[in-house]
Amino acid sequence: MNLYFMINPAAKNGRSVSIWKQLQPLLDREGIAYQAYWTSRKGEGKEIARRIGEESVEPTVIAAVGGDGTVHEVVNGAGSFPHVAIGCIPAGTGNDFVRGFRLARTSKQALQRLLSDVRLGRVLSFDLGRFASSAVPDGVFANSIGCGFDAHIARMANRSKWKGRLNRFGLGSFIYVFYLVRELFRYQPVDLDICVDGQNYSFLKAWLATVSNHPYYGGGMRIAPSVRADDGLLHVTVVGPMPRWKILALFLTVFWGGHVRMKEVCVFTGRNVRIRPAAPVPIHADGEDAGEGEVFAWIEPGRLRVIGVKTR
Ligand SMILES: Nc1ncnc2c1ncn2[C@@H]1O[C@H](COP(=O)(O)OP(=O)(O)OP(=O)(O)O)[C@@H](O)[C@H]1O
Repeated sequence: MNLYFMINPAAKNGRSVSIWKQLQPLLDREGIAYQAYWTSRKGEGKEIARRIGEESVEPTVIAAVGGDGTVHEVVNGAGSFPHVAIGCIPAGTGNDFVRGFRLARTSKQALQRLLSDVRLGRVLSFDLGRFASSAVPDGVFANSIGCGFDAHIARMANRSKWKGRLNRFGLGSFIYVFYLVRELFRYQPVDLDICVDGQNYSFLKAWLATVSNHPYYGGGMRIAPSVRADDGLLHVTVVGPMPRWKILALFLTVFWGGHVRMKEVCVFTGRNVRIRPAAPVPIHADGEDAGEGEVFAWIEPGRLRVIGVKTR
């Protein structure tokens, strides 16, 4: 197998670089043949991954060294090529791909498992999410897409100049808490029409809707506790009209999946989903900004090939 690493030097506020520097000697000591690419800007990881997928004909592994944004780029570039398997060395702030696909949680273990699977040629098949929005006509997601309050907070935090500053002190997550509390009193929930496999559902003043391929998002929140990345289904979690104070309770219970018992939370399963908001609301795909407005999502069962998965 050809082995490539896609290193995002901006992930985890640059700590990804030191993580990679710890791993590199292990690779060299074992005489492993590999090629490492360093991204120089957002979007380049997708371009490089696509080029690798197009140019290689043999079984190929592309491992993201970063967080979910880096995995999102690699999967969007090369996730659909049948000869490419996607891996990840967790080196980001949010590592939901690693959680959802049962990869090792520490970088050294992840590398060891990746190399062992490369030697054995062991790759597992999972479902691949696809989506289309106004900003991204042909997108792919590994974890989840969604729209509403959560995407709004992510957008504000990512655009804030304070994120980088706080990240320097390892306090980047505080920016999300800050916007969560501030926007809780400002955000206006929006009416959503949701269609799942031809069935229509309408929500007045919904806070958010998330379409999940596996349980995790937002750095370990179990937004869709019962979905599996190989069950051929998407789970749609809708947070309907709810008092503002209760949203805070929801953000606490979501860490163990308890929110699905709230009467305002609805869960649907299906293969094709359309979300049509009455007013433009932000959309995220794997936590990355994906425009706003209407979004379509569907699943391609077994299409995503992943390497380094814990099987026991
Ligand atoms: N060289 C680069 N410079 C700046 N941004 C980059 C670069 N390469 C990739 N990116 C972008 O960096 C962002 C963050 O990457 P990633 O999610 O992997 O790390 P993270 O530490 O989990 O980040 P965050 O907490 O900001 O989501 C992604 O949007 C990705 O597209």
